[in-house]
Amino acid sequence: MKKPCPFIAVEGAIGAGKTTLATMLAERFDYPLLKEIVDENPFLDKFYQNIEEWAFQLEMFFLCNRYKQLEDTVQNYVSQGLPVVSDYHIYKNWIFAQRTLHGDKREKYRQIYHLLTDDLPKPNVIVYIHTELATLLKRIEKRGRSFEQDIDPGYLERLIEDYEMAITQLRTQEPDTVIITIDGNELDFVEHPEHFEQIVAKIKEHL
Ligand SMILES: Nc1ncnc2c1ncn2[C@@H]1O[C@H](COP(=O)(O)OP(=O)(O)OP(=O)(O)O)[C@@H](O)[C@H]1O
Ligand SMILES: Nc1nc(=O)c2ncn([C@H]3C[C@H](O)[C@@H](CO)O3)c2[nH]1
Repeated sequence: MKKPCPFIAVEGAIGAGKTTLATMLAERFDYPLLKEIVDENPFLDKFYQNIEEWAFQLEMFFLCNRYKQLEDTVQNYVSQGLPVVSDYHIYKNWIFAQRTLHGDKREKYRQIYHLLTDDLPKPNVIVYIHTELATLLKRIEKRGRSFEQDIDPGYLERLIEDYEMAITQLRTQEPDTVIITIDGNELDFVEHPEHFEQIVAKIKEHL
């Protein structure tokens, strides 16, 4: 059977190395790169200062932005049979929203999330970078975004668990999606070219 055209999403918790790896993969495979825009997000700074107060605005902002980006990606690449690599999967909206929203607001968000995303094509390959807390904290510090420097390690720890659960669920709910797990603590694709080659080889098995 003919394999579908690659629509690859790189996923993992905050600072796992998604953008870094997605950029390297796009270059290696010569695929267009779909990259999240962080600098123009007006709510992130406020959100990290007061999560309860700003969560709904922030989650809606991410959802609307990603919806627009995904719509464009489908139109420009996926529906034309062209490959693409992205530094996120739309499902991450729901992973974060379940962590940051509660009660009424979560339910409202859930309905809007499904309404917007259920009928959109999803990535057929997910490269999931699993990374432990200490590594994430180091990377966040190294990257040095001011608004992330006081991030609660407890929040990160819970997100790591949320991602683990979400990936397990996706494996059952979407058995046709290829999920490649990378050990982000052991495999350092930035410092060690041979680690990057291992990841490329794993992905190639599924293309
Ligand atoms: N394997 C690695 N080894 C060392 N440093 C890394 C590695 N991967 C990423 N980094 C560094 O860690 C920081 C975070 O990486 P990156 O921005 O790619 O993470 P991300 O998962 O896209 O983050 P976010 O969740 O905020 O979008 C950057 O400074 C990057 O250069
Ligand atoms: N709450 C929340 N919901 C999301 O969908 C989401 N996506 C990314 N982020 C945070 C992580 C980095 O700090 C920064 C850049 O990725 O933004 C999110 N935060």
